Amino acid sequence: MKRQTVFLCLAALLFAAIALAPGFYVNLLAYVGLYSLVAVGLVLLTGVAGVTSFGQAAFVGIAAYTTAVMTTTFGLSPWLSLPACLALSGLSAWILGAITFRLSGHYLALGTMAWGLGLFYIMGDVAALGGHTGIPGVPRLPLDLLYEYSGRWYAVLIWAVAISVIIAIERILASRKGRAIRALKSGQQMAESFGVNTYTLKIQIFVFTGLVAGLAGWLYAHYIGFVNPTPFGIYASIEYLFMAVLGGAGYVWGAVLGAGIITLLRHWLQDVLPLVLGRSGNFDIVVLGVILMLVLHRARNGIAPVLARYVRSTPKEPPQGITRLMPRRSQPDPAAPLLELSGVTRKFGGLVAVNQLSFSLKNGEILGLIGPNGAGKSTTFNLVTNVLAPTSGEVRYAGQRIDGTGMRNIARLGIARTFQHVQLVSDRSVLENVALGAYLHGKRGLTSAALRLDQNEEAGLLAAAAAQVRRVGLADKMHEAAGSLALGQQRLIEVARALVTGPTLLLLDEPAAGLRHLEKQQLAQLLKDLREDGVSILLVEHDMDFVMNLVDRLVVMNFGEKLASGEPRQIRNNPSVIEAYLGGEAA
Ligand SMILES: Nc1ncnc2c1ncn2[C@@H]1O[C@H](COP(=O)(O)OP(=O)(O)OP(=O)(O)O)[C@@H](O)[C@H]1O
Repeated sequence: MKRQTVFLCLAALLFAAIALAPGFYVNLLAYVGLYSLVAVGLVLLTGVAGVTSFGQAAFVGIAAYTTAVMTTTFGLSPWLSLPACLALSGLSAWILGAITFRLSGHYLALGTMAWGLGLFYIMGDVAALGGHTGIPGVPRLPLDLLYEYSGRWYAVLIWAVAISVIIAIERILASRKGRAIRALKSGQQMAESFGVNTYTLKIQIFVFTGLVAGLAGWLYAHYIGFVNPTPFGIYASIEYLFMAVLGGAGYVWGAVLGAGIITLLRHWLQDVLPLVLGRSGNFDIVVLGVILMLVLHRARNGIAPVLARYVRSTPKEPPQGITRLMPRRSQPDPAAPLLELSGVTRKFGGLVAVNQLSFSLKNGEILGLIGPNGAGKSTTFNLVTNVLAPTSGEVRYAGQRIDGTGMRNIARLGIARTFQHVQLVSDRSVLENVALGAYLHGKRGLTSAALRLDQNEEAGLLAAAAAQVRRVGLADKMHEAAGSLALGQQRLIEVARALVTGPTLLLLDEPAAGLRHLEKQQLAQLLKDLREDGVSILLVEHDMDFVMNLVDRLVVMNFGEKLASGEPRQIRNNPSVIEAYLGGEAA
């Protein structure tokens, strides 16, 4: 079935159920809508961007308490308290994000956990907030203006908000920013090298999900009519994560699925378990945990991807005709070297990986960097791409010193790279992966994407990406998941992604590894064509046939030092190179 048809049928069913079902079920549906709202934020944050948050319920609590205090203590209208709720939840997410995103790995998750716990105890211990009893008498939203009051209107409102947020998140994920968000999980280094400020982007999405949770908190307080700390504690945060993971942490609609299954199952278990076990207790939590483990054992990515197989979504063909995103960069002085390393040394503790290395790359040439394993090639590559800073020495690009200026700066200057270990978002299409390379050519942000104001820009970025996909010979794979392609083809995706940046200098780390003979020939031809187009290329490569027939000059490294440099013919006959590296291959 087509995606839109499925969506419209389910939405019609949902609103019909809200209109006609008995009050108890409408109430359950309202809860599912509220939980979906928080869980979908976690899908974006944890499932897609890979940032685990155990503090999401705390944002719900901040908004719920804010509106409770403003409407009960100060007698303000709930509509007036809404901006304050959003401001407070957004601001706290920003502060927490600014602190915790400097951390990495489990420290980040622990940071959000500490935040969730801290806020829970503050809510419970501050007398003005009603302690553990909470604040009663929170007014209902004045929805009776529309129709004689009924909980059904609340359920409609909650679902209208939830569906709007879900659609907004879907749009964001299909945009330039969305591609950058997806890249966060696969490799921050990769995202940075295409100009993405990963720190700021993580804060942006954390604030966005904090706002969404705040919206849920405001709706919750006025739906229930009172607030107390229990629904905003760490357990609730874990349950939201459960929902996102069970539904399918990378799937936006999975949040609804997860929220629905867990809410309904928990209610059913709370009714049934005391009868079966003959005693009451929190056994539903134990059973839910076991169910989650069993489901994830069978379907690691949650339930949504299993169901998605039955839903057909036809990818939109990118427009044709646009192949270049911006006028060609001003060409650097052709007489001066484009890239120059002078006396570069990089030490790792006591180990000198690169020692006093000097070489230059001329404009419009293909320069190969070769040497035995451990010679220091990758370290040199990382020094040029600013992944590493030199211990001493200088790296200059077009006369400008670039070492230590950060990976994003490299992208801005027109240097693009591929990776030794392919770094792609494997479950996204070839086209989407390549389009990440166009990140710096767009300007539109999260709000534009959510409101679909970015469509012109998007068409340009996707068309340019599609042109590069065709250029590297992957036109027939345009809409296939990048991870489903052979390694050689994945390397070509990386080349296309680098090309869409419109580079002046292309840095390729073992581009021929994993390619079959014919593919290597095609790649060599492509690189020669690029050279004709004025693109300079530095490549690290082990495949000597490939290198010798392609490059203009070679730099040979051994034990971190430059052993020799010159044209392929000279290098082939250089006795020290033959001894150290080429061996039989020179013959
Ligand atoms: N992050 C690091 N920490 C410590 N030592 C490192 C690090 N990166 C590289 N080295 C060491 O520096 C030396 C040069 O490694 P490098 O990866 O640059 O060599 P290479 O020529 O690229 O080798 P290969 O062809 O096997 O990729 C090696 O001895 C390696 O163990």
